[in-house]
Amino acid sequence: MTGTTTIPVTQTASTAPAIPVLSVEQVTVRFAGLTALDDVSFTVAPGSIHALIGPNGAGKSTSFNVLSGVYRATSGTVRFGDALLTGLMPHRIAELGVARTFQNIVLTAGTVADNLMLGRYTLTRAGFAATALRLPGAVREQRRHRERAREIAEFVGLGARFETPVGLLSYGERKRVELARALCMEPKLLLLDEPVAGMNTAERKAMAHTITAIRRALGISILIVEHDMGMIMRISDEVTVLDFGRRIGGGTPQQVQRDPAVIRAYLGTGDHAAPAANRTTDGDGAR
Ligand SMILES: Nc1ncnc2c1ncn2[C@@H]1O[C@H](COP(=O)(O)OP(=O)(O)OP(=O)(O)O)[C@@H](O)[C@H]1O
Repeated sequence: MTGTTTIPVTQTASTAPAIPVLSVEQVTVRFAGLTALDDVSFTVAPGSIHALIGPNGAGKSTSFNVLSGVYRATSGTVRFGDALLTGLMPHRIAELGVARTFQNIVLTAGTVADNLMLGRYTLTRAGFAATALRLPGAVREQRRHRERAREIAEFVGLGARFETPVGLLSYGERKRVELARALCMEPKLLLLDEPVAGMNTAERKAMAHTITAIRRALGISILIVEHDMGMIMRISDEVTVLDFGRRIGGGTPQQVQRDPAVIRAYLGTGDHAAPAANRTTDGDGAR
């Protein structure tokens, strides 16, 4: 991570688009005989960092898959401001300003720049033919997108790696490329799927710093699924807790850590301490 703390935004705060509320309303998802999500509701306030936590199999990934259009809800709705997301294809949801990172990185080809330019695709106006023929308008547009991609790379600490093939990057750096690719879509809502999974303590700390810096610089909403309880409790404004597909609790990090239902879900009994700030359900905590 570089010392940079703001992404030089191309829009000023006064012209930046308003960030809509995300409302998940009574969403149920069933797979043959199994209810992965059962009547789940929660809202993500504009500009907040909201965590979705729960033990393995609780329904966190299923929630992300519904929000990003990969799965269809059996019933219930997801709204992003006035837009109804349920039933939309993933690319339409992305166009509405919802970008997602993936838990398992699949980046292997191209340079960092190439991968970030993929993130600019939904924002590109010039058609395929104009770009392929290198018409002046298309060339100018590509140059603008590349400059913005470079700014974002610098913000996430990859400025020096912009022209490097992703295959040569460390695991932690590739996780950052994945984050930067999502940021290149200029999202209003960023869905982060286990952004520190597999990272060492230093990398986790740096990533937590980057996530809070993104919110500060862009004012966007961030919904994060992560097993690292230490990080979640430190950076989240609000936490929603799932267990066996149901919403069993929610509130500020302090509230959920004291909630007996949440303690039971994590520890199997209500008589123990709350999910400690350095506890994870998978992997180590970052302190
Ligand atoms: N495509 C699918 N087909 C059938 N069952 C599924 C499918 N996707 C998820 N499930 C089931 O739904 C339940 C919730 O899974 P999900 O992956 O959402 O949990 P999770 O909270 O993300 O767990 P983890 O922390 O282990 O990633 C699990 O029982 C899982 O096996």
